[in-house]
Amino acid sequence: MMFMPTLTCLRSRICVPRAVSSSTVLMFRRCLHSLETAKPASARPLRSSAGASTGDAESALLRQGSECPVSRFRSAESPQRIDDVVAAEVSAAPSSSCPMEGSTATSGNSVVDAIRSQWRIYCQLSKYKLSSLVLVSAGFGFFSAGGSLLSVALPSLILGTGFQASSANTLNQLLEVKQDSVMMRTRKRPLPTGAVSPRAALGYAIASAGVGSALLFAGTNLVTALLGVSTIVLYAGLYTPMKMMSKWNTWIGAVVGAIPPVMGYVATQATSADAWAVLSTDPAPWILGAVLLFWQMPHFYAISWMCKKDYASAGYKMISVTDPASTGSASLRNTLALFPVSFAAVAVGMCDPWFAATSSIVNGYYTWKAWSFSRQFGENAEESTRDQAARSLFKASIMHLPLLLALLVIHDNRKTKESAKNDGEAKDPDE
Ligand SMILES: CC(C)=CCC/C(C)=C/CC/C(C)=C/COP(=O)(O)OP(=O)(O)O
Repeated sequence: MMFMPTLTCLRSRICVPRAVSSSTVLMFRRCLHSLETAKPASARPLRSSAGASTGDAESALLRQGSECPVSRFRSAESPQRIDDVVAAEVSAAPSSSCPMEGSTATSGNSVVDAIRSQWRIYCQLSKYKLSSLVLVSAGFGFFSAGGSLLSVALPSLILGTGFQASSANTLNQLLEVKQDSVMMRTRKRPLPTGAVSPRAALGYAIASAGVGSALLFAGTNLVTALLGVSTIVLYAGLYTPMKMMSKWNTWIGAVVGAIPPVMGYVATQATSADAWAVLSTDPAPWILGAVLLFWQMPHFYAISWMCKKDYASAGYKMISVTDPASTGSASLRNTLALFPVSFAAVAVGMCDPWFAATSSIVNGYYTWKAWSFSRQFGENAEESTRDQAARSLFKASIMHLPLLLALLVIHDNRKTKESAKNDGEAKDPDE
């Protein structure tokens, strides 16, 4: 049975998700009520900031070269004690090494300052860095399917997907105000600080979803628009509440991140019938989606390890919190899955045979980093090397995706075949 999220407002006037079947409208109404009566977290003292949303957290992690929020484990532990160590970390006060998002407060009082401040608030609600990555992956799908730079579908895809992603990210923050207020990384987001009201954020989310879907429908096709709507539902309606329930949430999150390149791919089709035909006959969009899916898993697992204390303090059931000992092996399994996915790209004629070799080099490097991480859960592993291996896997993930996508472009067999065909026709038009 599928879980439908709803929110129960506790006596503490805080919304927490639980798994019952109920309407999403009811969920938001209850949440709005509780949030509006709750005291904003801005009243609490906040520390200095360095990032915003997952995207900002990632940049901050790279900059700092440090674990997300977590002080290092105190000493080497035997593998049997990993859970104990995490539990001990959870109970300890969070350290200041966690990347945090910037304040939305402004110092000036001019109209320009006010507009700038509002702009920043809505950028933060949209998680603009994460949304930009979503747009890049949708654009990649579009060009991979042979989409033209001059096509009207391209601006529709970019703007439509951007609005939909903004909507999904705002709904996610509306549902996580309590958790975001607790986590060092997210406590300065506009909703926890009270910089924006839940009602305004909800209005923004609904308007963005409407505008984005209309743009996609008008400029591309219905299938692309519906894929985007399903992504919003999956992210806000399933992934977000599942973070509080099960370590399997990461799979749903990875599916969410895998859909935008598929949207880009089918956005090249003028009609819904053609888009549907592409989805049901062409393996290429599925392969692109699978690349994104299996790339994200070790990426998120590494982040989950680096941020385990922050996640635990907010009550998130990330793998690093509920099943820490399997974080390494789960990362390794998913990097290994990238090999058959890459070979499939050759097998279906999407890429030339050299892609099997070149992709194996970059997939091999990513796998090696995941393997190194998984080895740190063995008998003689030390906490410091385990944390270091997680950071190293995270950095490898940042390098891996652009490299693999570049190789997909370099080895694109369909473009080579197409130009060979065009050359042949140009030489002998009567044939
Ligand atoms: C077309 C469309 C609607 C695209 C949306 C794509 C999208 C929102 C991808 C996000 C993927 C993801 C799991 C992010 C982490 O969220 P998180 O909640 O773990 O991050 P947080 O801790 O920073 O809040």
